[in-house]
Amino acid sequence: MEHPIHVMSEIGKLKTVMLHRPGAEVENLTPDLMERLLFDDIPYLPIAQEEHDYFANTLRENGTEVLYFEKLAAEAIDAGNVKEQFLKQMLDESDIESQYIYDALYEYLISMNTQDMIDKIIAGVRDIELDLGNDHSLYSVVTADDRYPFLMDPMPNTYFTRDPQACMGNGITINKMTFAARQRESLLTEMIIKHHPRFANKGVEVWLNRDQKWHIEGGDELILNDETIAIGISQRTTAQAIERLARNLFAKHSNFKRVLAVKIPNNRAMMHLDTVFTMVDRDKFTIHPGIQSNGGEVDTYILTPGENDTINIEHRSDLQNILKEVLGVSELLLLPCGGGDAIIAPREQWNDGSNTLAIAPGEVVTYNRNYISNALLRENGIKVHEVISSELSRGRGGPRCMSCPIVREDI
Ligand SMILES: NC(=O)NCCC[C@H](N)C(=O)O
Repeated sequence: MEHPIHVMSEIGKLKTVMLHRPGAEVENLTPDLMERLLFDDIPYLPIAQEEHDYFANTLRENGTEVLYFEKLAAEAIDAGNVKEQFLKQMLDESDIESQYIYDALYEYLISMNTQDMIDKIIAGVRDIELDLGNDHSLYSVVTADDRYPFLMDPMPNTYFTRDPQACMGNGITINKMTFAARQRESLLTEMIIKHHPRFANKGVEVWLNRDQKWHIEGGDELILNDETIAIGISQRTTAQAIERLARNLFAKHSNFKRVLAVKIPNNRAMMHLDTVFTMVDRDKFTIHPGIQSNGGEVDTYILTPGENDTINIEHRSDLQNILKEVLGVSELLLLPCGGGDAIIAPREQWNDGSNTLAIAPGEVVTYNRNYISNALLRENGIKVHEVISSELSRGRGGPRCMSCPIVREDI
């Protein structure tokens, strides 16, 4: 049987990918909201959309089928006939101020066709869209002159489709995300997996679901090969979630035999493992020197199945040797972001110079602005497709963050 999800590596030829073209949600960012909504600046939407179309076309021109997250979600909800149930769950998770507003939002959104409803939920709902007056609650009367502008927050990070889920093997993790600003995104993933005809009842294993307790995000989940996953212990992913996932992968007899938990600094610039470390070829990775000690070490914990459902944990820090062993190669290159220069490396890493999307072994998509890192990749034999990046990069994510591979060819 052909599996609807098939990802056995980071670098196999990319056959199908899921993206989201940034939309009205990005124009609902204001300086007051940026920090909470995890942006550092406000992208200029028309240019961000042009850049995103350029990215999507680059993938298509190289033989990748491009699916859109919001479209799959709407199709899934219609196919499963779960519009009412979905909307209630979405409102339950949206921190709505009162039952009165909850009911008004329900009426407003349910009256739309499903695609418009999904697009509107992602865009956010402003108070001025619903004619509610001020006298429906004490809170509303008291805050009438200084009102929070949204009844339902926008979801401007939706174009980083890497994070709410991660396809691994023939299955997926549907992620419990870290910050409230992003947690609702994976509810759309859950709808897609449960109800979309492309995925529902097609043997897709859910390795980890969003109802579990511990945070994990797709930017931390790397598929090194058909036996090895690497996961960042990071600002967004906890050691507990990694152990839970490893136990599930081992217990469900997946093809994966080991999980490398790679500890990276806990800060915004390096929020996920893929902001500092990505695979570009069978024996080549990008790395931000900021995650290595002076001796090039990185704390890594190797999880393997033990006797009687236990788990073995081995602590090492010679990342380069570990990678050689698990990938079965005698030489392995770690290519430093910005060439390792004290100024260029952090500058290019900030704009995702290490965040490459491999579309085939030795072939990647990167942001054009990281020209020193791109030159280094080329010098080391990597084919680099540069995409335009002035506005998209303001959300702090690069080509890997903006893409969720669904199917890759085996290598
Ligand atoms: N995998 C990634 O590193 N994704 C980038 C996510 C950026 C987004 N503004 C966030 O803070 O979650």
